[in-house]
Amino acid sequence: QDLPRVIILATGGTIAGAGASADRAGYTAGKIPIDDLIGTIPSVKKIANISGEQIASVGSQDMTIEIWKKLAIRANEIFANNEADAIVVTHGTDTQEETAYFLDLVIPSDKPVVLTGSMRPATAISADGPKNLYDAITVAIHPDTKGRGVLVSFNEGIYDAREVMKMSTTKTNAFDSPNTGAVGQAYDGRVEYYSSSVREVNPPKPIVLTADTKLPRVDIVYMYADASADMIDFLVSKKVDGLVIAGVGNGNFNKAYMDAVKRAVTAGVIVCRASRAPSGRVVLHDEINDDELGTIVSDDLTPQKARVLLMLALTRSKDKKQLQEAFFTY
Ligand SMILES: NC(=O)C[C@H](N)C(=O)O
Repeated sequence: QDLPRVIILATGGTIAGAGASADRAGYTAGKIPIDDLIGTIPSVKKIANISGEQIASVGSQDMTIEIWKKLAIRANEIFANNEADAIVVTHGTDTQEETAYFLDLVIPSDKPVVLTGSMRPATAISADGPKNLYDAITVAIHPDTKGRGVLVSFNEGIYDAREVMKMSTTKTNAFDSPNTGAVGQAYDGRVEYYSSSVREVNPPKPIVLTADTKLPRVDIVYMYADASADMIDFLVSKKVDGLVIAGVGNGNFNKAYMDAVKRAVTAGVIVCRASRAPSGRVVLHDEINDDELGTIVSDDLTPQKARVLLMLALTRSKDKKQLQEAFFTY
């Protein structure tokens, strides 16, 4: 009776995937309801009081801002009403890092929120979902997990939401944090931490999210050798609020992009330089003079996470100094 209370918010993904064959061929993500997934790990009843809620049933390539809002609002409600001691989110792996970072930025509670998923569908040989789900629950109820912000628990690794990235398209050790490595390990029902998040996990959050919050439109443009800047001009014509450039190296781009970025900035679009390189930071005023160009930098956030932060920060301010500060804070 005194067991910790965990609510699982399920969104679909391969962990809930089903197919006709024993491998991945032709499976569909998000088919199996959360109560059935909980049924695959009966021994979890000895360590926690578990209940599941189906928030969505999608492959995470179809994750939407609306589902993010639904998840976050329900998580904040659960903690505000003291309905649970911790939350586990089951989620596809393709965009898991974006959802994890989004939740990290909008859930002010210091209670644990742990995401997990799987690489093999539930119907495959050696499906990794049940073990990942069990581990995520052990992470969520561990006393040392409190105050660490949102985490991803996967293949026995524990990763900070801000740092984690999907590194493999098909392998079961799909996640890592290229800049920092894992913060801990879950194994044999045990949880050990090696380190903490590099950023303060609970600074005042960039925004207070409500059902009415409308997130501005921010898109990502990829840079490559001899790229034309048509995509940038097209997106500016679509009246985007922000653009993240997945630049080369230290957030660099060619002359065509440089001219198009100038046009975008003149049109009032906030342009953030990030990098397609998986690790390292994009620093101000290196080969590109951000003051002259009117750009900001992502620091060490990947383009997909820089987009999440820019969307949230833009709801609060359009001031470039403040937006840049957000990238150095969160
Ligand atoms: N392994 C997975 O979960 C991949 C799947 N496409 C998803 O993200 O939902």
